[in-house]
Amino acid sequence: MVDYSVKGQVALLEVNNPPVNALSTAVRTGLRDGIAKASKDPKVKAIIICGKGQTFPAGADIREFGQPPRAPWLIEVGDSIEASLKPVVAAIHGTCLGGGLEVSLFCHYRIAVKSARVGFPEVNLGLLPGAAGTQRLPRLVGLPVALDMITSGRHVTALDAKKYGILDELVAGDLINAAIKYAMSVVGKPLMERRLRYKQVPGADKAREVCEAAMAQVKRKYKGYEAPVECVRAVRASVDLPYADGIRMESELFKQLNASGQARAQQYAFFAERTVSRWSMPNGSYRTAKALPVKTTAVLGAGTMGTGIAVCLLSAGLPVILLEQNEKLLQNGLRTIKALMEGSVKLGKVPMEVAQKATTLLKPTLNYEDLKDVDLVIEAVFENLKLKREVFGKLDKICKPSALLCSNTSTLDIDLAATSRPDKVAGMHFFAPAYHMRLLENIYGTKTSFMVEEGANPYEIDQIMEDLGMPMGPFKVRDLSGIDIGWRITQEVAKSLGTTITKETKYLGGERYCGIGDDLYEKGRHGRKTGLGFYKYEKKGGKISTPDPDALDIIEAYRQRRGIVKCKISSQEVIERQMYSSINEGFKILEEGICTRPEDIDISWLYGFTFPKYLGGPMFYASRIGLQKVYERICYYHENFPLKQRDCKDLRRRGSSTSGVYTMYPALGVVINSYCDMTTDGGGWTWVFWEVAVDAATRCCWRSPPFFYGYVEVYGYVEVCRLCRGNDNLHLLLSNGESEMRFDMEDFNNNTRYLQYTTFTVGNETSRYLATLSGPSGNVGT
Ligand SMILES: CC(C)(COP(=O)(O)OP(=O)(O)OC[C@H]1O[C@@H](n2cnc3c(N)ncnc32)[C@H](O)[C@@H]1OP(=O)(O)O)[C@@H](O)C(=O)NCCC(=O)NCCSC(=O)C[C@@H](O)CCCCCCCCCCCCC(=O)O
Repeated sequence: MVDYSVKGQVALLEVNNPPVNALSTAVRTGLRDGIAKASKDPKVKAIIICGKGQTFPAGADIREFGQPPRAPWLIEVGDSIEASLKPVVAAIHGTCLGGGLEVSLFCHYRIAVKSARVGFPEVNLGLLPGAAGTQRLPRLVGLPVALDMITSGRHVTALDAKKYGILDELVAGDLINAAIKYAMSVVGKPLMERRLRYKQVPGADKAREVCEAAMAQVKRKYKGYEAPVECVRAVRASVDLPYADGIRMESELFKQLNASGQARAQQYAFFAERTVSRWSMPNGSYRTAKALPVKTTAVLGAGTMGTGIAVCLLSAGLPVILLEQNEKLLQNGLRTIKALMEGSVKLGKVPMEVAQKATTLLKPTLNYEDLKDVDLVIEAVFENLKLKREVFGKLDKICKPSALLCSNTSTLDIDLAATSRPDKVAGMHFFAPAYHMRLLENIYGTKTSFMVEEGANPYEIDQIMEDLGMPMGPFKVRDLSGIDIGWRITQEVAKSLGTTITKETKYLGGERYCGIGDDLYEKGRHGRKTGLGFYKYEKKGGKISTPDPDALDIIEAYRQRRGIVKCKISSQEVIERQMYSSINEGFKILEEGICTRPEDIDISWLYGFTFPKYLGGPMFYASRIGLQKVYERICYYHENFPLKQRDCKDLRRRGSSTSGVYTMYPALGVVINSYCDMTTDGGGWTWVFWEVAVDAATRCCWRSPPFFYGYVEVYGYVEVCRLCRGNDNLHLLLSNGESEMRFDMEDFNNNTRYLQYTTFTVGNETSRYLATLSGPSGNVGT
C-alpha cells in the first residue's frame, strides 16, 4: 500500500491505494514503517511522501469509520513524520484532502503541481479533521483562513494554497523529479521551525472576535448541522489550549461527531451520491451507454423555469438560443437572465469570466427556424398539454433528426408529445431554481394542503419542517414555484381524467382534493412573483416572506364553505404525514421499478428538495425510525383519514418483518442496540451517555461535551424507556450548575412515541445542540 524506494539520497514513500489513495490501516502502517526505514538508512538524506496514480491521499478511508478503529492512528503516523530528523517533503498532485492534507501538514515542506487542490472536506461527512488538522492549519495560516476552510470543506486551488502559506512551492513538469531536487535543497536546514506544533497561531489576540463571528456564521449558514459548530470549537482550541490539549479536544469532538446520527447520514449520502451514478436500465447501463455530444442548445419559454434553465446551461458554458412568442416576453426573459447571472457572480457561484462569456453565448429569437441546428431543446412553456403538443409538433418538423427534444414538464405524460422520434424525446424536469438545484429528475410531492384544510396553519407547518432541517417549508416552496403552476397542473390532470374542478370538488382521480390553492389563485395570489401567495412578500418577486392574515382568512373561508371543523394537529403528526407519505411513495417507486435503489430516491431529495444531508434522505430516515413503526403509522393515517395512501407491499413486507431492523445500509452498519444513561458530576454537570452497538461489533459511546451550554432541541421519536431514568422518571435534566434544562416526558411508562421540542438558552451563548433520540431498533442519540 506504500511503495518504498530510494532515488539517490532521497527515500520515496508512494502511497498506492487506488482509486484515491485513502489512508486505510494498511497505508498508515506503510507510512509509519517507511519513515522508520528511511530514518535508519544512512544513505537517505531526505524523504518524500507522494501518491501514486491520480492523487495524493484524498483522506482517511471513510469506509473504516463504521468499523472498530485500528492502530496505527493517523496522528501517531503524523507525529513520527514530524519528529523525523531528515526533512520530509509532501509532493502533492490531484486532491490532497482531509487526512491527506493532515499528513502533509506533519511534513516539514509541501510542494505541489498547479492543478492540485487541497482542503478539509470532513465537515461534509459530519466530521472535523481528526488528525491534528484543526490545531495545525491555524498555526500555519491563521484563524480566518483555517476557519473558512475547515467549516466550509471547500477545495482550495494550489495557487491560493501557496498564497495562504499552505504550500511552499508550486512546481511544473515532473513532480517527483522536482520533489527530489527540492528535498535535496533543504537538507541540512533547521527542522525545528518547520514543526507546526511549536508555532503560535498568528493573530491569536483577535481569536475571540474571529471565532465568535465564525460561530454565528456557521449557525446561520449551516443551520441544524452539528459538525461546523464543533469545527469552530476545535479550531478555537488551537489558540486557547496548549497543542497537546488541543489535540485531545479535537479527538474527543471527532469521536463524538463520528458516533452521531448526522455523521452516519452524511457518510451514507456520500456513498449514495456515487451509487446513483451507476445506473442501469433494461436497455443499458452507465457501463454501456455513450453520452450524446451536446454543443448547442435552445430553451423555449422565458418564464421562471425557462430563464433558470438558460442560466444553468450558460453557466456550463453552452450556447443557448432563447425562444419566446413575443418581443416583450423575450426582453423580460433577457433581463431576468442578466440579473440571475449577476447574482450568481456576486454569490461566487459563477466565475466572472463565465458570466461575461454567457452574454456572447445567449441568442434571443422569436423564430422557430433558428432552432434547426441545435443538439438539445428544452421546452419550458406553460404546463398545458395542448400547448406542449403544438410546440413538440413544430420542433419535430424543424429540428435536425438527431436533436434531443426535452420537456421540463413535472406532471404531463411525455409519451403524449407525439413526434416522429419518440426515442429522442424525454422529460427533463428541472427543480426551481433551475440554475441552483443539482437534480434533474421527476419526483412529485407530498399532500401537504390536506392538513391545512383540516385546521393546521401553513406557517406552523413550514416552521415544523424547517426545524426538522428543510431549508424551506412546503408552503414557501409552493409560493416559490408558483401557485398558478399548481393550478394549471391540476386543471390539466382534471382534463385528462375527463372532468372539471369546481368549488365542490373533494376527490380527483380517486384521491382527496384540496381547493385552497385554487382560492388563492383566483384572488391573484400566485406566489412570490405576485408578492402574495400563502405568504406576503416585500415586493413582487421578493424573498422576504411574512405570514399574512389575509391568506389565513381565505383558508378559513374555504373551511367554512366546506363545513370543515378546524382541529389541532400536533407537530409530530405534521412530520409524520409529510415524511411518511413521501416514504411510502418512495417504496412504491421502488416496487414499481421506477427506481432500483433507495439511494436514488434519497439523492433526489437531497438535491431536488435540499433535504438536510444530516438526515440522509427520506429512505435513510425511515430506516433509522424503523420501518415497522413507519408502516404502522401509515396504516393509522390510512384508516383514520380520508387520505388515499397507496398501500405499498414492499414497505408492508419490510415493516412487518419481526426483526424490526432493516438492513438496507449494511455499509454503514445497522444500529442493533442502544442504551442511554446519565449521571451528575461534582461540578453540577449532568452527563448524558448514549451507548450504541453497531453491527454487534462496534461499540461507540459518547457524552455531552463539558461545555454544554446554549440551547437544546430534542425532536424525533423518543422511545422513553430508553431514556435515562432520573429521580422521578419523568424528565431529562441537563444542568451546567447555574441553570437547568428540563425536558418533560409524557406517557413515560406507556412506551409510546413522543415528540418533545424545546429550546433553551443560557447567557449569550447561541450554540445549538441537537438531540435526536429514538426507537428500539436503536437510533443513535445525536
Ligand atoms: C477524492 C475525490 C475528490 C475524487 O473524486 P472523483 O470524482 O474522482 O471520484 P469519486 O468521488 O467517484 O471516488 C472514486 C471512488 O473512491 C471512493 N472514495 C473516495 N474518497 C474516499 C475515501 N476518503 N475513503 C474511501 N473511499 C473513497 C468513492 O466512494 C469511489 O468509490 P465507489 O466505489 O463509491 O465508486 C472524491 O472522491 C472525494 O471528495 N472524496 C472524499 C474526500 C474526503 O472526504 N476526504 C476526507 C475523509 S475524512 C478524513 O480524512 C478524516 C481525517 O481528518 C482523519 C481522521 C482521523 C481519525 C482519527 C480518529 C481518532 C479517534 C480514534 C482513536 C481511537 C482510540 C481511542 O479509542 O481512544
